[in-house]
Amino acid sequence: MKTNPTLYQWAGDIQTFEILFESFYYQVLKDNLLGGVFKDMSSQHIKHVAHFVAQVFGGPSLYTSEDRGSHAIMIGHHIGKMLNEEQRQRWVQLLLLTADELALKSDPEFRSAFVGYLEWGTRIAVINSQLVNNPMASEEPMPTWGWGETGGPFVQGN
Ligand code: HEM
Repeated sequence: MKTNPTLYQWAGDIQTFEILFESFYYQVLKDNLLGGVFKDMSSQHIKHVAHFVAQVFGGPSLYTSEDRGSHAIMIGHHIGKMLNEEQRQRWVQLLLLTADELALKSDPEFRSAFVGYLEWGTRIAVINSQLVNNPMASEEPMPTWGWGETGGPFVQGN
């Protein structure tokens, strides 16, 4: 029987994710729509986002162990930020451009799963950024993302 690698394994290793997000945020800081949003980001931000996405894609649990994060903590970083659709689209667009520049795996299946996750994750970030309080319980597990379908419509708190 065929056993698929995780998205993380297929993409490479932790350096693949760290380099992707380092290059991405280098572009973000120069961007007219996003530069201001991220100008005060913490010194750990880039590493944390890389670790978060790597873990969601089936990689090592660095975000929840080494970085002491959780899904609720990640959500909490977006609460009240009042992000908008234009910023969200630019975020996705710049990340996909960076992925191409760095020759991230570009097979249709991987990119479909990758784009699917970015569409899901960024839309959740924008929705949560309009809230005053974090809707997610601290014990909620990290999301996971694989090669397949989303599994149902949006429910607040997922
Ligand atoms: C898949 C989509 C996304 C993921 C996985 C993600 C992940 C994260 C994580 C893990 C943090 C916490 C970083 C830390 O611990 O320092 C964070 C913070 C933040 N994110 Fe996101 N994010 C996403 C989408 C977005 C989008 C689309 C925007 C804006 C357009 C955004 C804006 C921010 C901001 C402003 C912070 C706080 C930065 C700081 O003050 O350090 N995020 N994000």
